[in-house]
Amino acid sequence: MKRLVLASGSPRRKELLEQMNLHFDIIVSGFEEHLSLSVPPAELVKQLAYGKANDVYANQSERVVIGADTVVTLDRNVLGKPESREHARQMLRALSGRTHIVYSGVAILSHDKKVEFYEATEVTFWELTDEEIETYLNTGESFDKAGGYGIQGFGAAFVKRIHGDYYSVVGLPIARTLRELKAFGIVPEIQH
Ligand SMILES: Cc1cn([C@H]2C[C@H](O)[C@@H](COP(=O)(O)OP(=O)(O)OP(=O)(O)O)O2)c(=O)[nH]c1=O
Repeated sequence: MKRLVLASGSPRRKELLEQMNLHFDIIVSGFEEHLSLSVPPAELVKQLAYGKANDVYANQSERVVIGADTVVTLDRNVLGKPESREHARQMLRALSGRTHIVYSGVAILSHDKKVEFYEATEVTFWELTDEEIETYLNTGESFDKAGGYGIQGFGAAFVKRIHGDYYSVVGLPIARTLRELKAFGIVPEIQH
């Protein structure tokens, strides 16, 4: 079986692949992400996922390389990771009481194949008080996460409803990823 490389520094993506008993190495890409507004979010996350995977693939062309990217959209705005506490505060205020969409794009590359896909998940937040937002900001959880929250952490307290793949919100739509990896000859080792 070919070796798999995860082109991501995200601890969540690592944990999800480990949860499925996949063996892989991690090489974090040096690809610079720019959140372009002229590209629809579904295309944007695929392009960024491809950029990350391709950057690592350049040195690892005998491997199967996987890259991913996650953004949040609210109305026509694309939210990446907050750059400051104030930026995170603004994001959470904007998300309060509303439904947003989390897009996760995935790109998988090998010497003879390239697959790109995305998943879109609707997340509805309860109304958040200023106090709740400040308490949340104090946890420090906002800062490395698109939209400024983590559904898998304290951010779970904000979520009223979700429609779509939970794991895609966390950063990697794992079920679809496993299905696509099969075509690359990558399958989890199931222990008996
Ligand atoms: C909305 C949401 C996002 N996130 C995370 C997933 C992604 O890791 C992050 C978005 O940033 P990304 O740029 O997609 O990924 P990353 O910088 O963490 O890692 P890399 O570029 O090396 O692959 O936000 C959560 O963990 N929980 C959530 O609820």
